[in-house]
Amino acid sequence: MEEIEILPRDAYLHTVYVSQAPCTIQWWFSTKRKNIDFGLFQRRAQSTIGDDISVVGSIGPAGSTGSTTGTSSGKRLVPSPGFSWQQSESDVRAAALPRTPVEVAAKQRGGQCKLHERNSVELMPLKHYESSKSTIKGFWNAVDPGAYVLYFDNSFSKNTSKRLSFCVAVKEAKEGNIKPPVLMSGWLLKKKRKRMQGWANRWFTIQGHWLLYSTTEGGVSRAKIDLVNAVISISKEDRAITVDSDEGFMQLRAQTDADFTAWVAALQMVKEQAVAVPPTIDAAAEGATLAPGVNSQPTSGLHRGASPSDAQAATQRIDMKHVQRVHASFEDSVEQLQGLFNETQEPSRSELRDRAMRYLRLIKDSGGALYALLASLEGASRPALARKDTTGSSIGRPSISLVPSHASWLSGSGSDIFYDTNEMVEFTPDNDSDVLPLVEPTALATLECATHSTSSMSPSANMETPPSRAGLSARGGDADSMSDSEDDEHGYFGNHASTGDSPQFGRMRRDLIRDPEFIEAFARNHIQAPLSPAIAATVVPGETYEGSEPQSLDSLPLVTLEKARVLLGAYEPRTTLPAETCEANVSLISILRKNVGKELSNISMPLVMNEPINTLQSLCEELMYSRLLQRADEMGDSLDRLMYVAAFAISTLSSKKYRAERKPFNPLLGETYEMVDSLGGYRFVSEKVSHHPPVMACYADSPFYRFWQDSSVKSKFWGKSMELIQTSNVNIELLKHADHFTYCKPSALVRGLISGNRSVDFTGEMSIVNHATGDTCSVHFKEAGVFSSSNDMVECHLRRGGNPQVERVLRGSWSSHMRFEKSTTDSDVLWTAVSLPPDAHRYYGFSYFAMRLNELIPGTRKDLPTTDTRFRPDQRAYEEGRIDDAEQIKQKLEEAQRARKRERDESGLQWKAQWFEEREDAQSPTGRSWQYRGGYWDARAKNTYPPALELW
Ligand SMILES: CC(C)CCC[C@@H](C)[C@H]1CC[C@H]2[C@@H]3CC=C4C[C@@H](O)CC[C@]4(C)[C@H]3CC[C@]12C
Repeated sequence: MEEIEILPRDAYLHTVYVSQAPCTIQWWFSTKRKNIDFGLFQRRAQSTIGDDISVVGSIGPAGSTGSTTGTSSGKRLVPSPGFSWQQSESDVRAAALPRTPVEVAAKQRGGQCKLHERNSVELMPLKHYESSKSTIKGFWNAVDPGAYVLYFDNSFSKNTSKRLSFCVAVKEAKEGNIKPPVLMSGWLLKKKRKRMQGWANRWFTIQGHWLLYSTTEGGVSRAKIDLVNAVISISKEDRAITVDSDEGFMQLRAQTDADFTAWVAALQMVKEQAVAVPPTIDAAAEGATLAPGVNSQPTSGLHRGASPSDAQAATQRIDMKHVQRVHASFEDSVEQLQGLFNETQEPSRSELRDRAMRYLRLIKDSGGALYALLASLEGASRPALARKDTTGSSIGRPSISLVPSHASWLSGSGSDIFYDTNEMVEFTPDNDSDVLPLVEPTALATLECATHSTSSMSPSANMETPPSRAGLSARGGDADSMSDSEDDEHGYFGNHASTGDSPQFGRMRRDLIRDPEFIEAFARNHIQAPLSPAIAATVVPGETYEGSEPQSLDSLPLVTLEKARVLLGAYEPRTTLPAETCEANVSLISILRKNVGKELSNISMPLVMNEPINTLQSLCEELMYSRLLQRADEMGDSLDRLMYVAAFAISTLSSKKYRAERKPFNPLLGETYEMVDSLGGYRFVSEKVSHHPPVMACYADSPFYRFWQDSSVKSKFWGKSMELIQTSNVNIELLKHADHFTYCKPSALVRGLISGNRSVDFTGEMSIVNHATGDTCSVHFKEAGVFSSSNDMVECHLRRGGNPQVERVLRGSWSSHMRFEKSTTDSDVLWTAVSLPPDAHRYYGFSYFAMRLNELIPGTRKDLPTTDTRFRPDQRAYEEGRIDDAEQIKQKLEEAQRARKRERDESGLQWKAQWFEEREDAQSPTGRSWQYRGGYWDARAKNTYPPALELW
């Protein structure tokens, strides 16, 4: 890595001489404090250093978003094992080009400075990059040999010099010319990722260390997987081969036993060769330079709220002493082994000895690389810890997991950490302006809820004075919003519910959405608007239910809601957790490796892998955007209702975005959880109804809808990823129209279990059906490509009644927003995710909503049954940061649970759930589902809970 100071009005040119083409030139750069322009040029003639120079391309205005010159491929390139550094390549010479007086003089001709050189060709025009915020990464596939100039331009700056750090690498484009030999090819069945779509026959080829497939023999490859880094699991009984790699996840099946054996043998061979021929990379030396977090700063990018490098650096603390000790003892043992092998003098064994030595060297190198990586991370984490996060949306990835090989950590660090020069257009904030104008996309969260609530808000409510005008444009700094509200004569909350969607209301709504202060206040529940106008109108006044007690309170959600509203009044829910995220210095590798192919629930995980809520509560978290259901119920057209239900179904997944690090607590059998959300206008109850397999059932109702599901999830570890497959339906009933919707939540693929960049991806198809009208909506989750992340893209196709024609299309992303595209120019935002609290990374990535889930509000203690999760002592201790206590209590509780099970087994008793029962259900994929038996809310109102087990 080089560091260079570029003076104001100056530029720095770095020339890379390519003698053997084709090849790929790769670069990474960042600047301290201010940003810089960057472009790529090629010198055609064999110009020598300091050659004559004349005008070519011009500098784009700062911040311009013009697309980059088309590269032969616009994809990101993850350093692969074949990757080699220019310094270690003999046939490629790269040298820093000293600035000649001619060039400097040229630069100094004021702001309109140009690259002067007759024989230069502009490959990538100069463009402004936010290089001080993150490391910019890019590449160019060079087809001709020659001199390539990386042009770092600071000539637009009048006073500020820039400190540039950069590195350049040249990678031979091996696959382009010499094709590695085909080891094996043939037909295999490949499981389609779309749910229940079965298996497709595909033509597979193993070429070198790559696995490729196509739909026809010799056809265009659909995917290319590097087998060296892939984890392959096999199952002989069903001839299944699972390939889990950084590039993709595939489940394959051979049609005959002979095929199966042949494929397994071929795969094994590739694996073995990969070990024998180590990847050509000087990882130990370069590791520190490339390691994430060394140069990168927190990103402020809208899409990429969290730069993993930053997040990691900010939250991980590596005990270097411990690392040193481990490394020393590791080296010690390797040396002893080497000595042992050296003593083997037998000539017949010499070949074996050589091989063993090669392996040992390889092991030692990886140890060194790992050590270098840890050291560099440690170095990077120190300053980062002190840095205050102001981006508001960046979320920590709290744990670090060690990674097993060069290859893994290289791809881990190469994939997500950097902004990409070649993909810059996608990430430039300006580009988002048409989608979500001023605030972070997530901040628009409660668009509907927020504005609904304000419409019913009395002028005397909490927020007496409207937020200042200045506040409106504070974050975005967009003049437009100012002028927009200029002619708003009605004052901030001048229009009440009755105005509905009048233009003024629309404007106010827009302004509110744009006002970060408003959004934050809303998210924190500082805005007092307990019930929507619709609820407010039908609310049962306090006396009614106290005076003449209705027969069954269970069927009257409003009563419970109103009671809670009165009881809690101005209670302010907490906005942080009692303790910050605990450290999790556990390496998952050892746990996971032993459990490939097993159920998640059967694997015992260290407590620190948990987040301080349990699965019963995370089911309730799915109701975070329940307003969408209320909205759906208000709609007259059935397709509108379906549309909002679809948006709701997708919104339930959004909270998983930054929560891939930890899993929820597993509740005890018989444990229950309730939530009376007077703000959201629903009540919710859930219970753990079966332990093996683990099943949680839940039921929520409101004056507008009913919502129930049982969460039975099958999970599998595949070595690098974990797959979670939902086996039951979610049910939603909209009361006004007697609609009944069902859908099955999509499968989740948790990737990066080992490399530490854990993420959740939803895959396949989800189909939402309204059984009352026959309307359907198919939701398609776009899978991430080989080089790109999918941006969590989702597309919905809505069809009316048995009509095969797609009538509506919704687009968006499951982690941030959904839109209904009415036409090419007009679209409605249906839902946007809330922006997370600014310190969310310190609190498990929780939203304000999630933080409330386990809050035990003193006044409600007596209303809760003893089985309520809020009383579970180990989870409470964990939440408060008393990890050791939590661990001890958890052991005790689980032992007691086992004892109860033994007792039941001995006396031949069956476990019976308290509030739910399993019934026949024609719509459920299994034919049965868990449904609410009723009675919980009655018992709660009268405080007559039936005697329950003492769980703790
Ligand atoms: C190895 C561990 C610690 C990694 C962290 C696991 C996290 C990311 C896992 C654990 C349990 C998982 C959830 C279990 C079940 C479902 C239902 C499914 O239809 C949608 C995904 C969803 C909601 C999963 C999302 C991811 C999840 C929250």
